[in-house]
Amino acid sequence: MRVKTIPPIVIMTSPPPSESFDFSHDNDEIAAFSALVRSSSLPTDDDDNDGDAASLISVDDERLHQLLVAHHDDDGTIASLDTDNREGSDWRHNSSDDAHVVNDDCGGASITVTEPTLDDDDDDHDDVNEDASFLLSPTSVRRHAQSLIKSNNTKDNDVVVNPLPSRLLHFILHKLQTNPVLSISTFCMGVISVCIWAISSSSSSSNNLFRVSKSSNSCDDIRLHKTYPAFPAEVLLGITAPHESDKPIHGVSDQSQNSVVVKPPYTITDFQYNKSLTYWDEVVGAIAQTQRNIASYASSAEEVWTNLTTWGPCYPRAITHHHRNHQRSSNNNDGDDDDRHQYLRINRKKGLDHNWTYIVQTFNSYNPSSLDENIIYPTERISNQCTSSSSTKRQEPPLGGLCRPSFLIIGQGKCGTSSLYHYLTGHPRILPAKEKQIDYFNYHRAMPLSWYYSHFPTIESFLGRGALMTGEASPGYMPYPYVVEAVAQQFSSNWKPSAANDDGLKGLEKWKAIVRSLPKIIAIVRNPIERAKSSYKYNYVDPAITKLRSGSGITVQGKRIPGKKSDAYYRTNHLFSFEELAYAELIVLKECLKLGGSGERWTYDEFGKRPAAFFYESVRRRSNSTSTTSDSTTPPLIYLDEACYTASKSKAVPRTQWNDLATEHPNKTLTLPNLHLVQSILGRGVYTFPLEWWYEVFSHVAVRDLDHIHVVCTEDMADTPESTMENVTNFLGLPDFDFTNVTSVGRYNVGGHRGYDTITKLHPDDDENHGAAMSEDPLSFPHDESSSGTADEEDDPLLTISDSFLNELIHFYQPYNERLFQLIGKRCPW
Ligand SMILES: Nc1ncnc2c1ncn2[C@@H]1O[C@H](COP(=O)(O)OS(=O)(=O)O)[C@@H](OP(=O)(O)O)[C@H]1O
Repeated sequence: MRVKTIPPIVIMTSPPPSESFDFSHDNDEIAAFSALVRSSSLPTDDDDNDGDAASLISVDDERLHQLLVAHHDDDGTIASLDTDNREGSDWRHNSSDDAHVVNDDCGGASITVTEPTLDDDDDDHDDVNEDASFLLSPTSVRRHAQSLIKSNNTKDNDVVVNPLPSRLLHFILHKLQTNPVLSISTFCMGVISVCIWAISSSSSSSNNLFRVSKSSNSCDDIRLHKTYPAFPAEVLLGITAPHESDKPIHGVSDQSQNSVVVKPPYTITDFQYNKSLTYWDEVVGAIAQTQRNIASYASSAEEVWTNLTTWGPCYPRAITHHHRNHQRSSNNNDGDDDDRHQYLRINRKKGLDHNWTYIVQTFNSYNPSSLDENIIYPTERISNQCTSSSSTKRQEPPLGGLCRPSFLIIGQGKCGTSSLYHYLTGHPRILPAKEKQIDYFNYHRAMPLSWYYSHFPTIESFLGRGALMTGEASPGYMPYPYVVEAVAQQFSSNWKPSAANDDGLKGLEKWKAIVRSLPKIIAIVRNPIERAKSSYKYNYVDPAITKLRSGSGITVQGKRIPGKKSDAYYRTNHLFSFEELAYAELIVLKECLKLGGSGERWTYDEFGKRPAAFFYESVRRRSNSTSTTSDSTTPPLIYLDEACYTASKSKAVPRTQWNDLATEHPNKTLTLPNLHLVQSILGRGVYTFPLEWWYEVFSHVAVRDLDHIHVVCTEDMADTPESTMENVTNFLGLPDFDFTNVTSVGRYNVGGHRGYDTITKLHPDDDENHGAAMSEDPLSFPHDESSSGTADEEDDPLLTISDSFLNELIHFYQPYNERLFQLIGKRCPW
C-alpha cells in the first residue's frame, strides 16, 4: 500500500471535564468518533474492536478548508480556518459570527472544532477564544474524508486511518486543556508524528517505520534529507516501535520504489552510549521521566509539560507576556518556571470551563519543496526591540521555546564552510538555522540573545522532527579572540580561561563542566595558498569589478573610471594581480609574525598587561613558555588580524602595506570601501594563530576525554567526504548517518562567491547551469584537488604566480602549518 504524502490533520477529542484525569475513561465522544470512522468506508486498526480508538485522517489542509466551505450550506458546518494568515504556528481567530452548533446525525455526539490561537502579536493571547470555534459534525467529517478520497483520485487504500489509544489522546488533550496556548504546538506535533508513525507502521509489511513519497523532481535535492519525519515522540510518549527486534537503521533511501524509506536513526539506547552529546542527560532524563509519567498515569500536568517543553538544547516554552505580569520580578530564565506554575494554576481553573472538544491541527510536513515552511521558527523576529545598549540586553525577552546552537562552524572563510554546513545539516538529527551565517558573535552582538536564537528552529520543530541539535556557520568567528570570549561567556557565565589551572583536579572538573555547556566548535582549514586565491577573488576581484562596472564614481588620480566596460578591461587596467597583493602582504606578515616581532608585542600589550582581559593569563603563560611551538622560531599567541595590519595611510591607500603598490601602479589604486579583507588574503591562512585562542577555551592538554573543538581539512572533505562527515558526526555525538546522498549533490559556494546555498555539481555534465556559471566566471587560478577550477581559469594572468613567489609562499607557511598540525593533532595534505 502506498501511503499518501498529503499532510495529516489530527482530530482529537476532549478529555472529560475533570481535574483528576482518568486515562482509562473512554469518552463518549471518542466512541462516537470511532464509530464514525468505522461506519465510514475507511479502514481502521482498532484491533480489539472496543471502540478504544480515535482517528487520524490524512488530508490536505487547503483541501479541508475547501471541503469545509463546500459543506457549509449542506449541514451547517462552519468552515473558517483562516489559511491566508497562517504561517508556522501562527493561527488566527475566526469571527464568532461564524460559529454555531450543529446537531449531528451520527452517534448523537456533536463535535466542536476549536482553533487555538498562537498569535504572538497579541500580548494577551493566553486563552483560546471560544468564540473562535467552528463546528463540525461527525457526518461532515466522514463526508469530508470520503470526498477527499474522491477528490484526490486515490484508491481507498491510499488513505490510511489509524487509531490511537484514546487514553493517549486524553492525555494529550488534558495537557492542552491545562495549558492550551503554550503546549498546543508541542503536543500536536507529537501526535502528528505518532500518526505518521502509526500510519506507516500499519501500512507496511516490511520493517519500515516511515515512508515518505518522493516528489518527482526532488530526488536529487539535498533538502530532501531535511524532511525526514523521524521523531522522538514515539519514545517520548512511551509508544513502542512495532519491530522492536530491529536494530534501528539509520536513514536509508529506497530508490528502487517511488518512495524514501526512513527508519528512525536512533533509539534511547543510542543516547545511553553517546555520552558526548552535550545535553545527553537532559534528553535521557526527559524521555525516561515522560515514559514513567505515562506508565503510571498519575503525572501532574506540570511535570509532563516541563519534560516535553524542555528538550535537549531548548529552553522551556515561555509564558505569555500577560502572565508574566503575575510573576515576581525576574529578568532571567528562571522566571519561566514561576510563570509556568502561575499560568497552570490559573488555567486549571479556567480549563474546566473550556469547551474543547476537537482540535484540528494541520502540519505540512511532507512536501520537500516547502521545506522552509516545515520548520517552525519563532513567529516574530525580535529585532525591533533591540538597541545596542547593554541595559537593553539585560532586559532580554524570554527565551522560552527557543533553542540554542549545539555547534558553531567558525571558519576559516573560503575553506568550504558552506559545504560543511549544508552537508552537516543533511543529517536527519540536525535542523538547519534560518541561514547558514548568522554572524552574531562578530557583527550582531548588541542584539539580545533571543534575536540570535530566533534564527534557529523552535522546540516544536525539535520535537516534531526528532532533532537533536542545530547550529550555524559564521566564518567571521574564527579570526577574533573577542569572539571566543563572547561565545564562552554567552553560554557560561562561569567561564574564565584559567579555570582549569585554578586548583588542580577540582579546577579541571569545573572546567569540564563549563566546557560541556558550550557549543562544540568546528573549524575547517584549506591549503592556505588555495584559500588565499579564493579570497583574492571573493574579497577583491569580484567586488571591485562589480563596482567598476556600475560606474559608481571610482576615481584614480582624480579621473573617473568609466563604467560598463568589459571585465577584461578592468582586470588589465585597474586590478592588482594576486601576486602583487600577496607579495605586499607577505612583507608585512613576515615582520609581524617573527619571534619577538610586532605581532607578539602588540598582543602582549593588549592582553598581557590588563588583568581584566579575558585572555590575560593565557597570554602571559604562553609568552613565558618555550614549548608552545614546534620549532621555537614562531611566537606565542598572536592576535594576527589586529596586530599585523597597520592602519590606513590615506583614503586612497587604506593599508600602508599597499604603499609601494600605490606608487608603482596609481591606476590600480582604487578608493573602494570593503576591500578591508584583502589586507589578509595570506594572513587568514596562518590558521594556527586564530585557532590557538579557540583551543585555549575549548580544549585542554590534560583532558583527553573532552575535546570540544574539531578541525576538518578541506581536502579531506573533497576527497573522502563521507568519512570526513562521519568524523564530524562522531565528534558531535550524533548517531551515524550515511552522508553519501548529501555530499554527492555537489559543492556549495564554488568560485568566488556564488552564494552560501548555491550548489555546483561535481560533474559538469550533470548540471546544466554549471557550464554557464563557469563561463561567466573566467577569472580564477590554478587550483588544487579541492577546488573547482577550469582550464579557462588557470589561464588567467591575474592569478599566475611565479615559481619563486610560490616557493616563497610555501616556505613562509610551512612552520605555521606544522604548528597547526601539532595543535589539532592531525595533518592536512599540505
Ligand atoms: N566539498 C568541498 N571540497 C573542497 N572545496 C570546497 C567544497 N565545497 C566548497 N569548496 C570551496 O570552498 C570555497 C568556498 O568556501 P566558503 O563556503 O567557506 O566561503 S565563505 O567564506 O563562506 O564565503 C570555494 O572555493 P573557490 O571555488 O576556490 O572559491 C569552494 O569551491
